[in-house]
Formats: sequence, structure tokens, C-alpha cells
Amino acid sequence: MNVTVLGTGGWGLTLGQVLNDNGHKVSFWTFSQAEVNLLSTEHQYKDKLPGVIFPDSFTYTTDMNKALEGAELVLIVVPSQVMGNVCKTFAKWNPQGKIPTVVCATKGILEGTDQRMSEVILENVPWLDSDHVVTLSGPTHAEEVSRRVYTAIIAACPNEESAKQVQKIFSNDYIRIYTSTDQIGTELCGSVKNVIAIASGILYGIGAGDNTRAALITRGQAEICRLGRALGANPSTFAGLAGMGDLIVTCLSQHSRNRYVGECIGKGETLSQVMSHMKMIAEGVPTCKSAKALADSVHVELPIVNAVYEVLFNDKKPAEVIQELMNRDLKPEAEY
Ligand SMILES: NC(=O)C1=CN([C@@H]2O[C@H](COP(=O)(O)OP(=O)(O)OC[C@H]3O[C@@H](n4cnc5c(N)ncnc54)[C@H](O)[C@@H]3O)[C@@H](O)[C@H]2O)C=CC1
Ligand SMILES: O=C(CO)COP(=O)(O)O
Repeated sequence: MNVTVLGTGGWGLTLGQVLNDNGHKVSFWTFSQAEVNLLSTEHQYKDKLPGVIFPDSFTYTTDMNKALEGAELVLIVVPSQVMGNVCKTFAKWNPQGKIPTVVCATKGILEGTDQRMSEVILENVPWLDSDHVVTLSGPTHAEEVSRRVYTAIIAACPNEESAKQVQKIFSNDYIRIYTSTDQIGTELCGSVKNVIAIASGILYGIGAGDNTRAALITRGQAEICRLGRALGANPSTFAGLAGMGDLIVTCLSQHSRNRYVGECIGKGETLSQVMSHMKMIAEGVPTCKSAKALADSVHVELPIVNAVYEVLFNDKKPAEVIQELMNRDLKPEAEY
């Protein structure tokens, strides 16, 4: 198949490598001429994935129409906050009557509109329909998948046949794809877990113990379930790869950028100080605002998300919000 990847961050390049391993022809679009120059000459992105050499057959361009020539599958992996603009350009491409499957591997919610990524894509690409937009999500750090570490994830689409098509295209002997028709739950889990991972990082930063982190992950999961249920997700998704699986890896992995942001803050940096030295995307930062707004809109309580919000955007100290969380009204565990 001819596949076009929109986005040359660590995850787009890594998924391109998976598809190349599976025998597909991969072309990339990026907004950045500097990235085109770097990747075309060095065939690697040392700042993001040191030691990983990409195939010579990969092509890179800033001309989206050129990248999309003959595309049978389009994979979008750009930061969530630029998804709308990228899709506006993508919408101008003429697929000549044959609508390609569009796979989205971005995790996040658009600040301001609080839309999930499939909603942003469908709103901005009028010739697409929901049967052709598949979400790829689960516990996957590019640092590991690019080295072909065994990994399992979810392809979610309301149309099961499209999810199955993506399952077949991406699966191989080191990456196993399961299907789901719960795109709402898959997208919410993949987005909100990044906020909980920031909280996990804060715990690392202040030197909290394993008990505390286990409590955070479990109660963070309760918040994701509560919000997801209120927004129409299938509860079984929360216990799966896109739910608990991704929450665990992002809260605990040394590779997680969201955990890293939290860790720096736990050690005393402000959000703007952390952002000034981050080379990559930490989606939990904008998603924290949207998760809070979505929860408010459906009258669901998310105490951990709110605590992260206070630390990130209102300069509250981690110790202060942890005390507030610990001293909330006592209640039964299963109340969600
Ligand atoms: N890196 C990982 O391990 C994983 C990342 N993801 C998700 O994939 C998405 C992309 O993340 P990464 O590939 O890690 O990105 P990254 O953090 O490696 O790099 C961001 C990339 O975004 C692109 N970009 C920046 N500004 C842009 C703009 N204005 N317009 C268009 N493109 C722009 C650039 O090509 C840049 O390389 C995020 O939503 C992330 O949560 C999901 C699973 C794993
Ligand atoms: O989504 C991810 C892992 O599944 C990537 O998490 P980070 O963006 O925190 O590195």
C-alpha cells in the first residue's frame, strides 16, 4: 500500500517504520523544512530517537499534496493543538473519488473546543466520514517500538471493518493490534491519562513512595472512568490497553514526556521553565484544561485533574494540592 504520514515527530516516524517493515511504501509530510533537510540527509532524528536509522526509501516533503500523491492510507500524527490547521490543508487534497482510511495516532483534546481528535478531523475534512477515521492508541513509547520491542495496542473505529483493516495493516511479529468500536473511550483514555502521568511525575519529583503512585494510578483510573462514562464511552475500554495499559506505561515509564514535565515541576520548576527546555510534545498540558472543561460540562468531579490544573496554571504547590486531595470527604471506593 502507499501510505502517507502527516507528522515527522518520534511517533509518526516510528509508525512509518512499522509500516515499512510490513512492506508498505511510506511518504512523510512535515510543516518544517528543517525536518525535511535533516531526515533526508541523515535518515535519523537524533534528538528524538537516537540510534534509530530510518529506511532510505522514506521520502519527506513540506508539500502536502505531493506527499499525498497516490495515498491509499493516511496516518495523522501531529500535535493535537495543530490538528485543525493540518486538517484544513489535508481537506484540500482531492482523493479522486476513493476515500482513504485515515488513521489518527495523536493523543489529546483540542483546547477551546474540547473536541476529541476524530471530531476535529471530521469537522475539518468535509469529504471524510466517521467510517473512515480510525484511532490508534495504547501503551506505546516510540523509543521502544522503533527498536521493535513487543507491543500491543488498539485500532478503534465505530465501523468494525475499518478497525480490522487497520489491525491487519499494522500488525506484525512485534506489534499486535486489537480492534475496538469504542472510539470515544479510546480517545478519552489516551488523552486524560497524560494528565494523570503529569501527576505521577510530580510524585517522582517530590520523592513520593510506591504506595502513593499506586494510589494515584488507581484513583486516576477512577477519574477517567467517571468522565468516560458521562461522555458515552464503553466502560470495558477503561480496563484495556488504551485505558489501564496506557495509564500504567505513561505514569511509570522513563520515556514519558508527560511524566517528565511533572517530575520537573515536582522538583520546583514552573511550567514555563519546563516548556522552555522541552524538545517534544507533552499533550497532558493542554489536555488538562480540556479535561477539566469537559468534566465541568457534564458535572463530573475530577479531583486529580483539578489538582494538576491548579499546579500547572495557578502556581499552587504540589504539597498543598496533595494535602487537599488527602483531606477530601471520606467515601466508599466504588463511588463512580
Ligand atoms: N512519542 C511517542 O512515544 C508517542 C506519541 N504519541 C502521540 O503522537 C503525537 C505526536 O507526538 P510525537 O510524534 O511524539 O511528536 P514529537 O514530540 O516527537 O514532535 C512533535 C512534531 O510535531 C510536528 N509539529 C510541531 N509543530 C507543528 C505545526 N505547527 N504543524 C504541524 N506539525 C507540527 C513536528 O514535526 C515535530 O517533530 C502526540 O499526540 C503524542 O501524544 C502517541 C503515542 C506514542
Ligand atoms: O502516549 C504515550 C505512551 O503510550 C506517550 O506518552 P508521553 O507523551 O508522555 O511520552
